[in-house]
Amino acid sequence: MSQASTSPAGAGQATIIDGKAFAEKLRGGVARQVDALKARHGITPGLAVVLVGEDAASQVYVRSKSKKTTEVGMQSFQHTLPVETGEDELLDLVRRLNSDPQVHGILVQLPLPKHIDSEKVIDTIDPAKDVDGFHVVNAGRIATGALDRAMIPCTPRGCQMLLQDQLGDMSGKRAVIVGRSNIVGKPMAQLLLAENCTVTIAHSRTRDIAAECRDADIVVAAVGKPEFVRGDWIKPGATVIDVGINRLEPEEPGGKGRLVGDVAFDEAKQVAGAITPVPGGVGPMTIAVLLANTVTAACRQAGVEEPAR
Ligand SMILES: NC(=O)C1=CN([C@@H]2O[C@H](COP(=O)(O)OP(=O)(O)OC[C@H]3O[C@@H](n4cnc5c(N)ncnc54)[C@H](OP(=O)(O)O)[C@@H]3O)[C@@H](O)[C@H]2O)C=CC1
Ligand SMILES: Nc1nc(=O)c2c([nH]1)NC[C@@H]1CN(c3ccc(C(=O)N[C@@H](CCC(=O)O)C(=O)O)cc3)C=[N+]21
Repeated sequence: MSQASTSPAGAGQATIIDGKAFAEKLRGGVARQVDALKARHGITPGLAVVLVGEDAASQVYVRSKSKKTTEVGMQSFQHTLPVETGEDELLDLVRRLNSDPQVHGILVQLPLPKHIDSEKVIDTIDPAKDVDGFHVVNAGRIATGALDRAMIPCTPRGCQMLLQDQLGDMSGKRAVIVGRSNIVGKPMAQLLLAENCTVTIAHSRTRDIAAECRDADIVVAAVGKPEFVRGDWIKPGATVIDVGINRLEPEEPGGKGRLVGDVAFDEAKQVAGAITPVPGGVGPMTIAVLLANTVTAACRQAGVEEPAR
């Protein structure tokens, strides 16, 4: 249990959950599964990542994904298209990737430029290759509890793994998720429901988010607002998972282009039982789960037994 965490430094100091170390272990396991697939079945899992435009942050993520993909022995196919690419052209590329036998997983980096309907793009991805788990078929499977046949969204799955490692059985615990996006908040709620938590989803119309959080044994912050969740919203001993990735402008106070989460970390760590840092928390887990999903997708497409998750 909790090998990937440092011990509490004393009263009032939370365990800092080491997502980076956990993700490294996970990628090690994926690398062994890739070796076995190659040796036993002659299959090399392949992941295609599609980026439209030149958003600096997206370029960094895409580069990091492609590096980690090859590190575990998988094939990486990167498609970078100019920002003015038309929707039809992108849909054509997705269809080609759908029918390419070397490609087992497809990720279209979001957000897409405004002139492209991202729902249409996601709907066009073969659900079997949808390693992001964003397609309605996969969302539907998760919502109906058919988790073993779904592709599970990487970030929520990474959060679930960190929580399982930290807490073990979560039955009956109160979980508050701040944020209701299709890519983080909603699937996170489904996974915590599957863990038998009592789940509350808070959002921009919630009346008193602080009060909702104060009742929670588990708080997952996925808001997209730097240090939105304050320390005095956290119940003493609660587990706090910070999904937020916000790069402060160099000219902001405490700025220097620093990366901060959606939780005021220095405040919350005085109260929480355990907390994920940013960077080094949920972010690296997202990429590790993406690689694991690609192996799962490759196994299903080849009709060979998939690794237990
Ligand atoms: N670590 C990782 O791997 C990943 C990190 N992220 C990060 O996670 C964060 C969330 O991402 P994502 O879910 O895509 O974001 P979205 O912008 O899609 O969703 C944000 C959610 O937060 C809610 N919200 C916004 N402002 C408030 C407010 N003032 N009070 C209460 N709720 C509010 C919104 O409510 P409403 O629906 O009412 O508008 C919405 O549901 C971002 O920082 C993103 O960068 C995202 C993906 C992966
Ligand atoms: N189709 C699609 N799928 C995604 O999964 C997806 C996406 N689009 N669009 C953008 C968001 C964001 N996201 C992150 C992944 C890794 C880190 C990560 O590794 N972060 C490091 C720090 C990286 C840094 O220094 O910038 C960390 O938190 O330690 C962060 C964010 C995936 N997303």
